[in-house]
Amino acid sequence: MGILEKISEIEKEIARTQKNKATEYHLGLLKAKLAKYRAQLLEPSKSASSKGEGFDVMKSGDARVALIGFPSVGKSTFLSLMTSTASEAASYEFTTLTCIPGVIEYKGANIQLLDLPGIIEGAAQGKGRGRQVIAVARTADVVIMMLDATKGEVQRSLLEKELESVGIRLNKHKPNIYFKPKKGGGISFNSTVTLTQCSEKLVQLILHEYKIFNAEVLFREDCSPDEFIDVIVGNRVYMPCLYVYNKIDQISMEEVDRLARKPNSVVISCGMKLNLDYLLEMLWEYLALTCIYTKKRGQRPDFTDAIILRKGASVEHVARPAEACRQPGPDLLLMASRTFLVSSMAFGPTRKWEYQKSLQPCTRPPVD
Ligand SMILES: Nc1nc2c(ncn2[C@@H]2O[C@H](COP(=O)(O)OP(=O)(O)OP(=O)(O)O)[C@@H](O)[C@H]2O)c(=O)[nH]1
Ligand SMILES: [K+]
Ligand SMILES: [Mg+2]
Repeated sequence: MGILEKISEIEKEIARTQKNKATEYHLGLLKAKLAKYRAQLLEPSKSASSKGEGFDVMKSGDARVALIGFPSVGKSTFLSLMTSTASEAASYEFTTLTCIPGVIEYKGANIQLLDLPGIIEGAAQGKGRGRQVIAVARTADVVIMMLDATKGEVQRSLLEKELESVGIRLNKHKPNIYFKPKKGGGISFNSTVTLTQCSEKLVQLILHEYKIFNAEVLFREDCSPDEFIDVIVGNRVYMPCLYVYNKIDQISMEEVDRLARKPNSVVISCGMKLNLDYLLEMLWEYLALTCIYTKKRGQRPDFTDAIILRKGASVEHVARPAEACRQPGPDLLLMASRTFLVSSMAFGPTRKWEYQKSLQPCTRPPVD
């Protein structure tokens, strides 16, 4: 019997077994078996053709969010709730075997949400489909690490370790170190701040370890040796991460309170649809997108249709083309997802940077 057949046999047996105290153990065993077979399905196959199968989802929309977590924490339930895509959810582990994309429409932006197979310890070394899952996570703008609120903190630190080990840095910024390998001249070391974790000697030792004997190094920040190594190695991904504790319907109020106070954390229940709006707000903040709503003179802006700018881009990127063709630009209304909305303003060749002056914080969309 092939694995798929075995799986379907077990699924049938689970379906016909009545759920009660007497069958509890038997059902548990069946689910464990089911999870085992499904995990086998996830084992990386030797044939090259199946490499990354189902994982090559086209990037679409304005931003991408990846759902990372242990099996059965509720990732698929979440995707089905937040998007119009249905992703199979069930009480056994490894229900999801590929990458399933959905779209969240929020404030005029399309956010691609990716449901992924559960990952486990050793994922980075290729256990299960861990490697593919992590490869997808690297392409995201924000990672949602979904956790089961009824399980301990160990899941969180295990996952963090897995992601760390493949160069993903969560909620950290790129170390402010200037580093430039040279052809000759030895190592020139400087710092603009007092260093408490690194010294010139240590920096040299580390560089020699990487067989670098000529380079310019300037610490602009009190970085650790690990952070310096990240800069030398390069290829690191610095990514915002939201820790989402699901299934809070199963834990005490005190515990909910404790989890909710952790940094970068949100507590939710997909089962009872609790706190999902707040999670969306947080996600929006972490994505740090900027929306620009255009409007015609004398008319109200259409808040359902926005030009979305990524972090770091500015309204000038949109305004410039109009300026270049020497036509009056559109009237723009700028709204940053972070903290402020600004009043409407006009662009044109003669008043090109006027919007910079009119930036002012307010809490709701301005009315003409
Ligand atoms: N009590 C409770 N159960 C939940 C909640 N959210 C999801 N579940 C249940 O948890 C189980 C697993 O849900 P899935 O959505 O399949 O979990 P997953 O993380 O996608 O699992 P894999 O695809 O196997 O990695 C299902 O039986 C869900 O009904 C919740 O908020 N509360
Ligand atoms: K599941
Ligand atoms: Mg799933």
